[in-house]
Amino acid sequence: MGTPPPGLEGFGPIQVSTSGGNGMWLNLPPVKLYTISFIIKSGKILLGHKKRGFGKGVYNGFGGKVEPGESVEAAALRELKEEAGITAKLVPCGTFIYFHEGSDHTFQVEVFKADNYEGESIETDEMRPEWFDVPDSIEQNSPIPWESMWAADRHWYPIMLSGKYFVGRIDFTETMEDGVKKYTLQRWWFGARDT
Ligand SMILES: COc1nc(N)nc2c1ncn2[C@H]1C[C@H](O)[C@@H](COP(=O)(O)OP(=O)(O)OP(=O)(O)O)O1
Repeated sequence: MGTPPPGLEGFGPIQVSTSGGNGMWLNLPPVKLYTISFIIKSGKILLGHKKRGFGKGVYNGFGGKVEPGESVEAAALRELKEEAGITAKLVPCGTFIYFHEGSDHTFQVEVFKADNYEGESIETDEMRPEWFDVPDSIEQNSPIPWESMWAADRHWYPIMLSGKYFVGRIDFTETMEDGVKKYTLQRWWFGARDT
């Protein structure tokens, strides 16, 4: 049993699954809630290519901020409809906190999945949906486009795809290169539990 990093107290006993990077865990500012949702059906996963805003250019699940007064589940359903044009019976499958230097808040991302959906997935102003095969094991030749995704995704997708509930933390450092901010994955920790 690994000891979860700061910020993950209160999630109960979690079996460490993967961890890496080095350096000190960064000090966390207050948390803001976000969602991401995935449709995983018939050996394929639906991802969206983000067309604007935070995370532009990367593939991700469908999600966004939880609005004031909104439940996390309602936010997840709203974002899935807004970004992919579909509805689904979403079930929680993980939580991670993410912080990058320079941010005024820590992202707490509640992750959901569904094995079916209603409606037809469509390209929206924010996302272009695309189906990818789910590999038997997450290796270099995976059909999932890791190089066009958040750097930590390859560490927690396998736990999500295994059906276990996962909890994790991801820290990115910020550096300036030729006047442009660059974010580098510094440290991560993911654990799993059976439910
Ligand atoms: C490393 O951390 C992250 N990894 C992944 N895979 N996804 C992340 C990470 N940190 C945040 N996210 C997700 C959580 C949300 O789904 C989006 C960010 O939401 P966004 O800022 O686009 O929220 P909206 O409410 O849609 O914002 P606008 O309507 O203002 O565009 O990224």
